[in-house]
Amino acid sequence: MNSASSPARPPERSVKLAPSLLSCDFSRLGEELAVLGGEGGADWAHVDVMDGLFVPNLSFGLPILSAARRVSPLFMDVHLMIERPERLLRDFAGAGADGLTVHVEATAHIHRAVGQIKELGKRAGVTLNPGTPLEAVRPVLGDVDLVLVMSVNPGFGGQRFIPGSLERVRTLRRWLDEIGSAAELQVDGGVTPANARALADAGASCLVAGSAVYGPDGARAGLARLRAVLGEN
Ligand SMILES: O=C(CO)[C@H](O)[C@H](O)COP(=O)(O)O
Ligand SMILES: [Co+2]
Repeated sequence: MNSASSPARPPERSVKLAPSLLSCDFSRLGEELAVLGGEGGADWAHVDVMDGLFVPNLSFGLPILSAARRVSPLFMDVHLMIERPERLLRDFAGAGADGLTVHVEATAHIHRAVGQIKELGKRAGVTLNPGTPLEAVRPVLGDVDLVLVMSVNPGFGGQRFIPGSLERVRTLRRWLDEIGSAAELQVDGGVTPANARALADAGASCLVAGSAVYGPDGARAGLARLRAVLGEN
């Protein structure tokens, strides 16, 4: 079992990178996905779905996910920032999601939502806002394939990382290790080369990054900068 003071994961274990398509050029979605799927590309594509209710912003939904699925074999990691996600899990699974992550604040029945995702044959993820106590996800830690620590208040790309998130990653790493869970521990929001190494050392196994990947020199360069600090060039 890892303690908070020792490195939470063996250094040789690689960290997945999941660029958030929210920051890509939607007019060139196919090309953007080809870059992510090519050499020096991404492990997963992170798909941010916002409903204008759970979060104060709208992004995109089923047609964009279907289009991405048609042109890319990448793992589609769908982050549902929507109220009562149970209503739409089947539709997102049908549109090509490989993993579906739901917010614990968005449903009164998190066990049921996680069970439904698994029944659909998809990887089930649970996430929580920065202001939600970690205890809210503890009852389902043994049931999920992924736990996502939101390190910004969800709804927008390009926000600053909330520093207290690092300790939340450490705690969740410890809890997952204590129950022998191999679930992915993902972090989303304000991830940059300045904090990626610390997040990996805290026990994160998958980093989502939007604005840090889609800089002026393109996604491949952004991914290379993150891999460099992770020692995985
Ligand atoms: O879920 C999200 C926002 O709610 C996005 O995945 C996240 O903001 C990524 O963008 P950035 O790396 O620029 O913060
Ligand atoms: Co996201």
